[in-house]
Amino acid sequence: MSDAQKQIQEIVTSHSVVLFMKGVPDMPQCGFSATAVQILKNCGVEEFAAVDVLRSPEIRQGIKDYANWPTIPQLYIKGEFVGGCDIMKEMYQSGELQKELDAAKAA
Ligand SMILES: N[C@@H](CCC(=O)N[C@@H](CS)C(=O)NCC(=O)O)C(=O)O
Ligand code: FES
Repeated sequence: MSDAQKQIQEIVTSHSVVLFMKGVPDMPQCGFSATAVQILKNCGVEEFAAVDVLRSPEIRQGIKDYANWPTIPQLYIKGEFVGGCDIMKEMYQSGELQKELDAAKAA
């Protein structure tokens, strides 16, 4: 495993909710990342680990390889890749995301 892959594994397994995004939650640098942050907030998640991929080309590429998913944002719950912005939207609308986040919080 490369250093970036190890670093990513460490991040996603040591925080229950992790969002890889462009920019930071208070100032997203892309609409897709802004939407992802907004959805988490709508679900009542006040605190989550956010990783700004614009600060690291290695993480920006590494996260695409990690879950074999080509874009950012990427949401991880309990170390598991959940999806990007479109999947988060669908899961939010169906209530599935809230369920997973509540389960992660309770665990
Ligand atoms: N449809 C995508 C939208 C995200 C997306 O298209 N991201 C692009 C533009 S921000 C991306 O990450 N491109 C690769 C890169 O910038 O490294 C989703 O559901 O998350
Ligand atoms: S940075 Fe251009 S679409 Fe995300």
